[in-house]
Amino acid sequence: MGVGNRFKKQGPPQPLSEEHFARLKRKAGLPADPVAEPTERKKRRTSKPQEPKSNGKKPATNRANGAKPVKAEKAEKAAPAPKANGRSKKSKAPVALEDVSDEEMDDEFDIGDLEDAEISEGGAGLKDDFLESDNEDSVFDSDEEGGKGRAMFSEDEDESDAEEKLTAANIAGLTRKLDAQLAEEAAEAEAELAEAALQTNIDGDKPHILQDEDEDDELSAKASALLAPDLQLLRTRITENIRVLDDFAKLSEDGRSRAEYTAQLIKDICAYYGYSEYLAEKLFNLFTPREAFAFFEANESPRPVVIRTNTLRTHRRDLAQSLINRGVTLEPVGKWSKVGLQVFESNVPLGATPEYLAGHYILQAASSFLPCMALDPQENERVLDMAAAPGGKTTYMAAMMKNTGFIMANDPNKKRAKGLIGNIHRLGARNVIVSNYDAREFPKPMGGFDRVLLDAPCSGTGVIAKDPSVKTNKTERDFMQLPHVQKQLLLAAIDSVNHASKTGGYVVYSTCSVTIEENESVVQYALSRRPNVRLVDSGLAFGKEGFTSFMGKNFDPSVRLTRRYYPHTYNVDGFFVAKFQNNDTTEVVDRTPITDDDETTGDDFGGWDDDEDKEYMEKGRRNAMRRRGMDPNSNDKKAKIAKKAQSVETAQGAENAQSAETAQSKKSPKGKKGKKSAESTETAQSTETAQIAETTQIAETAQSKKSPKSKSPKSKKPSKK
Ligand SMILES: C[S@@+](CC[C@H](N)C(=O)[O-])C[C@H]1O[C@@H](n2cnc3c(N)ncnc32)[C@H](O)[C@@H]1O
Repeated sequence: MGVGNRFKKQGPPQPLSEEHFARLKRKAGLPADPVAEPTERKKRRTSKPQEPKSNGKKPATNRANGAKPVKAEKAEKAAPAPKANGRSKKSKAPVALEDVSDEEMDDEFDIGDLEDAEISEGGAGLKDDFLESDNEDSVFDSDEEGGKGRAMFSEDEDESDAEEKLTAANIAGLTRKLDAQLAEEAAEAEAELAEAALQTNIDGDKPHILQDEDEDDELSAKASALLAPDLQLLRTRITENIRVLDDFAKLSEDGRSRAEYTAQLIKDICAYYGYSEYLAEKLFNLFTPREAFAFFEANESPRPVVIRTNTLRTHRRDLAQSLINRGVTLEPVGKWSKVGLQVFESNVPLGATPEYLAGHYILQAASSFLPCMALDPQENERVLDMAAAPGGKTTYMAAMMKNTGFIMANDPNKKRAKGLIGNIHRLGARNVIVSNYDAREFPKPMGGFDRVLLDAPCSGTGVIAKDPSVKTNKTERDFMQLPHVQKQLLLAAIDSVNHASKTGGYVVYSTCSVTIEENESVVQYALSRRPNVRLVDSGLAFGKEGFTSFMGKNFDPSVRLTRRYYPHTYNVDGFFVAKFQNNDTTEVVDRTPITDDDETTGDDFGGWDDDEDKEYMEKGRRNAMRRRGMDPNSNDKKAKIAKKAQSVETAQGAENAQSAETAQSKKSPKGKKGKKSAESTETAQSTETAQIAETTQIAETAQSKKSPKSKSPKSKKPSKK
């Protein structure tokens, strides 16, 4: 079936086999043809579920699983050549996207300019290096708990007879799907055979890819005459070129360099897939030539349609049952998510079902789940979603937090913010406040969050299948401007998190782009500018490691903790996720020695000015409070009340003290102090003092007698006794 994506799940990537459907049919009490089960599959089913393979390795194909349907396997043996089937795949959308409501399409699929850069997420089947389970797992979550025969919807649900009911209800749709799959595979096998036949003409020889100067090149001639290139010829040259680059020493022609072959390949990719040369080269450089080809191919076919169950309103099992009843063919997205459902076929518009209108689900690509899962917001926390519209992630986090705590969902684009508000209402998220700032202003409007999500505006190079305009409309300028904004936003995100949070202190940065400039470089910048944060494991079950070096540029080794997702490896949108923790628990202490003013002879800074210093300290205190999300004025009010109370006390104290003093001074005009005078003061207070001290004038006079120099108002201070 080549690099086909249609039936890959967004999780364990096994395609559905005939045997699988036969089993479902038997369960549903329908007649089923016996199907020879591949031996490897039998083995796998009895073996323990494997751990996810380490990321970074080239993921195994579905064939490696042994789960490939028999017919396709035969075809593959006959045609080992190029797997991809090019543009023919465009027609393979499992669900007609016209079914999706305009609003939802807007929400999830729009990629605009800098301000509008919509990073909608989509996703599909994950390859074998993620969660290995056999086909049964694609229907039943026989997962973590290890219970055999558990219902396919395992999330905190009762698991009674859900399996039977759902498989029976879904059987017709699944059978149709199988028929379509088989027909498709037959066609693909034929195409591959034809392609292989083409190749055998040159097999064994050194393929002639690069034209000599005096040679006529049909493709170049057509290109210069602005005629449509012969796509079949172009494709053959691409696959041959990749073959040469794979085994350059053996297959390259004499006197030709690798760079020449690569340049020709990029040129052909541009012509075949319609990319600007600038972008094609940028994307090509991320991979080996063969993998780059798979990436460009995958961008030609849509990712599977996925809906996310809104657990604030329903359970996944109940939602699935309702939609199946309406003629929707679906399956749980995979073991890695308890809320996703992959839709294969639908007789109804998914953006207009009663369940949709009641907020039981949202159309949300699988990759869009990942940043929320990485951030992992907890109940009762304070969370900031810095670039939130249209709210796919905000509402997911609200559900994860069970509508407790609070989420500040921010987006500066007012039009998009309306969509955000609409989704918040429809999905019943009650712990969300919407704001409208340029997020670079944070933490000024508010700070001190337990967790911050920055799903940054980006170029959208991961979602080309959704928005092919990216192929030509992104320029060098975009790849300078966008990273600049992304860096500013990430620093703002880090500064908005409360490092002392008892439960959190995390920031997740994500984009739906695969370029280094927008991902690893941004992360590296943040690490160098904010030494108080470090990268931590995202906790995501799958994904390739981030680059620690790229084209001569080295990044911090911890950047490998970031995760990359590609359409050709996991059948999800291209995506990037990085998780930071602000682990700065130590106060910043300025250890510069402070010397006495008098001793600093050359006091270039003019010594201390207590009043001025006070002003700065007050400013600092207010800023610190703001950063923690507290109202600096609240303390002012308290302070004022306390000050007032204190001054009242002080005044009273002063009055008493002065009266006492006055009395004393009358008794002992020389102002001698001592035990005796203290006693006499007490006595005096009760009698004469009360009358004498009634006028400040008298008190002052008395005091001036005692200390003639202190005639200033300060002399009203209580005298130290
Ligand atoms: C990838 S989209 C966000 C998608 C959203 N997180 C979701 O899951 O539905 C990026 C968002 O960034 C917003 N944006 C652009 N510039 C921004 C800025 N300076 N501050 C905050 N948000 C910005 C855009 O309006 C856009 O809605």
